[in-house]
This record gives sequence, structure tokens and C-alpha cells, in this order.
Amino acid sequence: MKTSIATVSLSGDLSEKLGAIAKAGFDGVEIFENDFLVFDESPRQLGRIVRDFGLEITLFQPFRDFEGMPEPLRSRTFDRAERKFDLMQDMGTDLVLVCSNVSSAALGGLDRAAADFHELGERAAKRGLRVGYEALAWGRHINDHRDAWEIVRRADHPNIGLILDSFHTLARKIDVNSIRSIPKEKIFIIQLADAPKIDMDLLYWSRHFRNMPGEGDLPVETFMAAVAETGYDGYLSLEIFNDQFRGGSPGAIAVDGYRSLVYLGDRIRRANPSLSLDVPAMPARSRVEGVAFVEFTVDEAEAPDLEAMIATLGFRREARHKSKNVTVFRQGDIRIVVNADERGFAGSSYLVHGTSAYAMGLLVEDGRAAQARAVALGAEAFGEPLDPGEIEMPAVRGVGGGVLYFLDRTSELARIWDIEFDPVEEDPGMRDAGLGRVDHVAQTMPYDELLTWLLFYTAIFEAEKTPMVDIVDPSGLVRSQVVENGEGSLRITMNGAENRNTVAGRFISETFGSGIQHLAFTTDNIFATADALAANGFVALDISQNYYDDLEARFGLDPALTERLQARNILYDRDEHGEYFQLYSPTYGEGLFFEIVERRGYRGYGAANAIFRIAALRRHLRPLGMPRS
Ligand SMILES: O=C(O)c1ccc(O)c(O)c1
Ligand SMILES: [Mg+2]
Repeated sequence: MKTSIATVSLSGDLSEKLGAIAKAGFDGVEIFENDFLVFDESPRQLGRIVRDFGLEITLFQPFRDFEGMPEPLRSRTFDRAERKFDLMQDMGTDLVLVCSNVSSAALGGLDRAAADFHELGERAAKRGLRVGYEALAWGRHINDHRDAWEIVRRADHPNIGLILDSFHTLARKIDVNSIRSIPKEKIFIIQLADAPKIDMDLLYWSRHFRNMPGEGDLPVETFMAAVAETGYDGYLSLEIFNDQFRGGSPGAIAVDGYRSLVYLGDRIRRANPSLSLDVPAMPARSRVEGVAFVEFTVDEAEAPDLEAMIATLGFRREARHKSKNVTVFRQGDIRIVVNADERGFAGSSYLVHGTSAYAMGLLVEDGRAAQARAVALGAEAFGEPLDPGEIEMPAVRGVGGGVLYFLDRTSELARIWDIEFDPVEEDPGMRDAGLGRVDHVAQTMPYDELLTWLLFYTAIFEAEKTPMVDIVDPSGLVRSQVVENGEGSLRITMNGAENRNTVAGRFISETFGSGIQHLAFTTDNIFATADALAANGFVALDISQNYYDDLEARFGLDPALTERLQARNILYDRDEHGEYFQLYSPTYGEGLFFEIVERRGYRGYGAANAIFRIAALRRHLRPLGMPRS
């Protein structure tokens, strides 16, 4: 599989873009005319720079408003094409993308357009160049790849071919089966882009909201499967017009892009084993059975505070590491690891972020296979020097520079707690609160990182994303999206903060980066749990009276139930599958908190309650000395 990306997809100047593209692993690059025009080097020099990066120029684009022009515009258009052919020869590419004419001067007619292309083909052939025709979804006469293909077919010239762009085809919901019968040698290149489903003007949608395959809602996989059926084995080239990407880090966006292509190739090959698709071999996506542990980094001075908080939640100290300053707390199937070791990555994470949940371990079928797949998809493997007797736990770097470990039940990893730890016998004097397992892990990140992690998780694990939800914090919007599997054993909620003033934004700036902001644990009986927690001295996040008045009105709740909820600061929600109960802790430090949930069939995350939780957290976060309501 040969991979390429258009320069328009990334931010920065042309040299920065090329550097990021090469580093991410792409083979080729589409040079956008505007990027070239503002570049301070000659076309020849640009070509050298591209090749020095080990890249090939897959095409030059766009050439606009060509076909169907009346004279004298027609002659001028051909002159313009000759000038661009000069440029292409200088930079060293043989392919130009002509997008369908949007000019009001353009005349219709398939034969007229075909004749223009035949003549352009003759001129291109003299120079050994090729011309690919793409139907823009908003083209004046041609806005459907089937019509573009008919023109290319009638142009009947070896140097004239078709360019298919998934966005234009899928945005107009054109049947992709029409692609299967196109001869592969007439497809000069494939451009790929996804997009979130938004009902808006096609041009505006295309120029501002495209994203990487797998990040949006379009059936790019179905499109690609149809392309693969033709036998096409040329470049797959990303062409992503996205305002956010254009303001982002070129390196990070390029890595996402490369990952999206490899993941797409992997899906196509698995769905159609008979197709010859040259994709790097890698294990299948891992099914996640659950969160095996969450690990906090602390320093020795802060450890007692965090441990006291964990103890009031009903966790008991279960084991100590044989050689490190690491303690395991346990309740039900939940393990919280408190790492106060100054050495190693935990120690340096503490120095950068302060007390934080910097790592988590997921239970999968085969830990090493999960790591191998992640690495094949461009993740960074993580490892540390081992103390004698320690087992190497497969891991990759995750959100915010944290660590994602993989455990399994079949390798020696299954016995890690026995091998590396000594049991601790202790009477904690605290009650078990009936917490069972991790329901979800909530990660907070700047909004522009959200798609990165969405793609990361869905590419590695058997999990899907849910639609994005807007959460209104009094200081700004937070966008929330969930990655989850059908059985509910993997649930990661991601909150993308648009500014620093929201509770989520404040967490990011106070802890110097993205990370796990809260952990939600399950209980089978939220009322019993709340009472046990209260006996332990746990003080729940205080929810306003107004919330309960509204709740009773909204759901028609029995006042006796409302009273029981309010007495314990329990939030409530309901969907078509059942009921949901939530109880929050106040924040620990500058933003970390815990949640306890009881699901009675309910499948969501209480999005409707988020604004009440945020308001309560804000009261809690108010600077000292200010009155509380
Ligand atoms: O938005 C555009 O004009 C435009 C230009 C060139 C392309 O290849 C494309 O898909 C869109
Ligand atoms: Mg295109």
C-alpha cells in the first residue's frame, strides 16, 4: 500500500509539512498550488527537497475551471495548463488533478468536455505527463464521479484518467458499486477523506470539516472496498481540509493520517481476504475485558492524602511491590496502584504533572499482540529497565504522554500481582463500599487532541465511537465523545476542552497536559454504597436543590425517591434501556475526581447531568476565601 497526503492537510510552511509527512512514514505527497506559491524556492528546488525527504510528488493540484469553456476562455485555459505543465516538469511530478469546472461560464455537454480532455491529453503526452479528472461535489455540470468517468471514457486518451475522492462521492451518497467496473488503469489516484455527519452546504462542509478516515461518519471503508475490487494498487492519498488540523501540530496530524490509512487498509484486507492489498501484517484489534488497574503517581509527601481518599472510597491496601515504593489498593475487581517511586517514568511524570493517574492497564486476550498492533499503527512502545524478578509488561505511550499497559490471562502477565508484590495484612477500619469494577475512565484533553485519541483507541481495540455531545460548562463548551465496546467492558469517555477556563480546561492547565480526570466505579446498590461511604467519612459532591426539583418534574419521579437521591447527592438519568445513578466525589487537588455509578440497563453516561456536576465542581474549585453557596 503506497501512502500519500496532500500538503493542504497540515499546518506550517512547506518544509515543516514535508518533514512531518516524511517522519510519519508516508511515501508521497500531493503538492497544493497555494503551498507552492507562497514557498520561497523554485519548483526545481522544491522537487529536490521533497526527494531528499525520501518522498515522491504524487500529484500537483488543483487545476480549476478547465473543461467546457467557450472561446476565448478556452484558449486561455489551455495556455494556463501549459504553464502548469512546465511547473510540474520542474518539480518532478507527472500527474495533475483537474477538478470539475465551477465557473458560471462553463458549458455543459459530455462530448464537449471529452473533446477538451482529449486535446489536453495530447498536450500532456508530448511531455510524458498525465491528467486526472475529479468531480467536485459542487461542480457546475459535473458533480458525480460517474459523469466524470463517462467524460474520461469518451476522451479516450491514455494520458487522461479519473481521480476518485471519497468525500465527493460519499457526501452525495453516490452508490459506490459504480466504482467496481472502472478499469484500474484509468484510476490515476485515490483521494481519501472522512467527515462528521453535519447537514450543511457541500462546499463548506468539504473545505472545513473533513477528517481522517475512521474519524468521521462517512462509509469510507465501503468506498475503499469498491476501489480495491477494481485491483487498483496505486497511491492512497489523504486530502483533508480541516480548520482544526490547519491550526494543529503538523507532526501529530501526519501521524494520525498515516495511522488512519494503515487501519483502513487492515480493515479492508480482513473483510476481503481475497483482495491483494499490501498492508503491513499485524494482529487483529483486541477485545478488552476490562480495566485491570489504574496507576497514580504521587510523591511521598502527597501519598497519604491520596491514599486516605482512596480508603474512604472503601479500598483496602492489598499488596506492596517487592522492590519499589508502590502499593496496590483493591476493592471488588478494581485495582488502584499508588506509585511513589522517585525513579523511572512514574517519578518523572510526577515532576511534570503532579499527582495524576498517569497509567492504566487493560485486560486483553493477548497483551503482546495488543502492543504489536498498536506499534504497527504508529504508537510508541513503552518500556523501562526492570528490577530483578520483575516481568516486562507490554505497553505503549497513551494520552498526554501517559502509559497504556496490556495484561492478559494466558501469559506470565496473569501472575504479575503475585510475582512482583507481597500481600499486606491490615485492618483499614473502613467499610467496603461495594464497588465492583471500573465502569469508565474519563480522559480530558484539548479539543484538538480528541480525534487523535478516538482514532488511536478504535484502531487498536474492538470498540466503536459514539456521536459527539456538547457539554456546556459556564465558561465554555466541552465536546465529549465515547469509545466503548458492545459489552461495556471498555468505556473511555473523552472530553475535549476548547478553552482553559472550563473545569476540563483548568484540569489541563493545572496538571500540564491531558490525562485521566476521573474514574467511575460500578456498584449494584448506589444507596448502600452511599451509606457505606458516608460511614467512612466520604463527603459527596454537593448537588443543588434546584436539580432535584427539576428532576422530579422531568421524569415524574416519586417524591420519596427524589428525597433519597437528594439526601445522598445522587444524580439520576434514564434512557430507553433503563435507569442510571451517579455519585461524585469532590475534586482531589486541581481537578481529579471519582464517580460511582449504578446502571440498571442504562447505556449512556449521564450527559444531561454533566452541567450540574460541573457547576458543583466549580463551587468546590472556587478560590479559598470566597463564600460557598
Ligand atoms: O475544495 C476544492 O476546491 C477542492 C479542490 C481540489 C480537490 O481535490 C478537492 O477535493 C476539493
Ligand atoms: Mg479531491
